[in-house]
Amino acid sequence: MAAKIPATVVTGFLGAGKTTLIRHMLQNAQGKRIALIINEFGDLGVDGDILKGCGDEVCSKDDIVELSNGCICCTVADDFIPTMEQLLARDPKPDHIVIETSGLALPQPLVRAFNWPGISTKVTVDGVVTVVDGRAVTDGQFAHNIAAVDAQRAQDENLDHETPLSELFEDQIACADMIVVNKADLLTDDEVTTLVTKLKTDARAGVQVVKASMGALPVDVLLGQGVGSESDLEARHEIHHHHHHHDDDDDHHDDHHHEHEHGHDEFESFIVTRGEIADSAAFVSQVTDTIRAHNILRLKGFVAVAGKPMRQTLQAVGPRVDTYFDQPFGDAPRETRLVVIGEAGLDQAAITKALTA
Ligand SMILES: Nc1nc2c(ncn2[C@@H]2O[C@H](COP(=O)(O)OP(=O)(O)OP(=O)(O)O)[C@@H](O)[C@H]2O)c(=O)[nH]1
Repeated sequence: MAAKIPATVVTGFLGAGKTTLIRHMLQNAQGKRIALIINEFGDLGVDGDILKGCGDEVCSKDDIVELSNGCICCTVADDFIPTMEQLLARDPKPDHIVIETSGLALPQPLVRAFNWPGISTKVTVDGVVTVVDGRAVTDGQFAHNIAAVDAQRAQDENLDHETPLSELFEDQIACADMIVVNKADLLTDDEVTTLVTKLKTDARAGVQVVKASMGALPVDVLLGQGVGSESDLEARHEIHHHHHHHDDDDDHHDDHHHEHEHGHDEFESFIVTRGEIADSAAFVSQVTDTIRAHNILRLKGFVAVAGKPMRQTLQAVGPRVDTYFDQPFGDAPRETRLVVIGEAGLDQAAITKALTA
């Protein structure tokens, strides 16, 4: 029997640097045939476009599959399994499969899918790599809000103690075989040391914690861990429990219940479009001001700048905005399209107005 194909799961919160890390990996793959499955929260398909637009042979369109019908951990049976089956039927077979989950995905349900009949005999999880935004974590973005929780507890002993952000973060850490403290360039040496020590305590025993800037790690460090993560799922505890009620009386509640337990309904995304931007620098400060004025976690997309044949990629994570020109528009319409992601309750009308003013 042929050896199982290794699959690496890359997870981590919105904007942690998953796409950047994968891009570096593909550019340094040294002839390894890597097939990539990408899942995103928000409809725009920015990550796939960024990778396909990178212009390198290694980021060949044929090897990138986008799953955009919802979050990968909710659509495992409908989307992920058939996609895997297609990849596994290819000739030649990929040497390695890399799966980028959306920033809001729980890795556990995805890893569990590798135990499915038909999949489990052909492919194994080489390792789960959790990418962490070192700056955001150090700034306390994922910390439990202790003051707020204490205030609530004074009123109701049974209230949930976790925020959606902290729960997601803990699930992604608990499932990791390797943790990448990314954005080390935005941290002091002391901050890196403190965070690495803390994450080693939070993670399962023996999990490697490495630091990186722009996800630049040797391919051999990321791939070839050989863990077989699907066979020790019990050790990777989940805070977001997926209760499946088999009780008939409960069946009609299941969909809603699942959504709620899952936590995606605590986040939302929408798209803002506008025409060309006259002044790129002025638009960046407009975006920065909008992010500051609203509770926006992530904003990304493409900008049409007047007089420039290239489209400009715009990426914002929290308060930081990056832009660069990536490729000519070609036949694509010269318009600006941005996806905005935040916790549920975003003032979509006000944000759209601020970004299109
Ligand atoms: N300063 C700095 N910026 C980084 C680093 N890694 C990534 N970034 C920037 O952070 C932004 C988000 O990076 P991505 O790689 O798109 O993050 P992601 O995790 O794929 O994002 P989602 O798919 O939206 O969850 C981009 O503007 C990157 O250029 C890093 O190590 N240092």
